[in-house]
Amino acid sequence: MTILDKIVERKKEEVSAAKARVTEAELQQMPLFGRHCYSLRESVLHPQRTGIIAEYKRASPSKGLINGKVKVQEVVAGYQAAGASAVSVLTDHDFFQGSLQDLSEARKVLEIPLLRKEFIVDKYQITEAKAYGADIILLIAACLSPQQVQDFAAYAKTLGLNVLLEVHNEQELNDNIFPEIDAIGVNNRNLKDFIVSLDHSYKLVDRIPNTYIKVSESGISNPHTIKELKDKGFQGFLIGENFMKTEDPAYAIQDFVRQLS
Ligand SMILES: O=C(O)c1ccccc1NCC(=O)[C@H](O)[C@H](O)COP(=O)(O)O
Repeated sequence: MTILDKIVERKKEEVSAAKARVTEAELQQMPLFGRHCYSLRESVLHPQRTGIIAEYKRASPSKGLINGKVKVQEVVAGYQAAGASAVSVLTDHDFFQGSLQDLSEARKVLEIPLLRKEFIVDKYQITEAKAYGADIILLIAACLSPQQVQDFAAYAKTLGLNVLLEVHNEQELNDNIFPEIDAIGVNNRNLKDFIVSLDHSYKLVDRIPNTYIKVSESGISNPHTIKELKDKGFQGFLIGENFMKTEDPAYAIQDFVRQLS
C-alpha cells in the first residue's frame, strides 16, 4: 500500500465522521459559504503579482516536521505582502498537521485566492472548503476516476470555486481534461515514492491546452527555476517547503521574490 493509498483510506474515514458531526445543509448555513470567490486566473495573471502559490505546510509525509512554530496568519499575510498570487493551506491533520481552522484563520487576513490543499474524495469536502473560506479546491487525478474529477469540478463551479486539477503524467492529463477545470498543475513530486523532478513539468507543459492556467508544483527552491518554467509556458508556481523550512517564511518569500526581478 502506498502512502497515497493510506491517505485516501484515512480521508474516507474522516469524511464519514465529519458528515456525522455536521451535515452538508449545516455547512451551507455557515457565514463564509455565501461569499464571492477571488479568481485564480486573474490573480495569477495580474502583472503586479508573481504567479507564486505559496503554501503553509507544517509537515509532510516525505519530510516529517517542517515547521511547527510559525503562525498561519503571520505567514500567509507575509506571502500576500510579498506578491504571492494565491495561498495554499494544507487542511489534512494526520499526515500534514493542518486543519480547517488554519484555512479559516488564513481567510481572515487574505485578499487573494486561498486554496484548500486537501485530498478530496467526496463532494462533502468541497462544500466544507467553501464554508471555511477557500476560493480554490484541488482535485488530484491520482486519487480519483475521471468521472469523479468531472463531477466534483462541476459541483465546485456551482459554488463559484476555482478548480485546480493536479496531474503527474500524460495519462492522468489526457484522461481529465474537462471544461469545468480552471488550472492544471503538474506535480513534480511522485506521490507514490516522493521522488521530485522538474522534468515532469517540462515534459507536460506543451500537452496542457492553453485555455488552462498552467501551474508547476513542488520541489521549486530557486528563483532561476521560475524564469525557466515561465519561459516554457507556466504561469503559476506552487511552493511550500522552500519557504516553510525557514524560521521566517514571510522573509524567505520576500527574498525569493526580490531575486525574480
Ligand atoms: O509533500 C509531500 O511529502 C507529499 C506527500 C504525499 C502527498 C502529497 C505531498 N505533498 C503535497 C504537495 O503537493 C506539496 O505540498 C506542494 O506541491 C508543495 O511542494 P513543496 O514546494 O515541495 O513543498
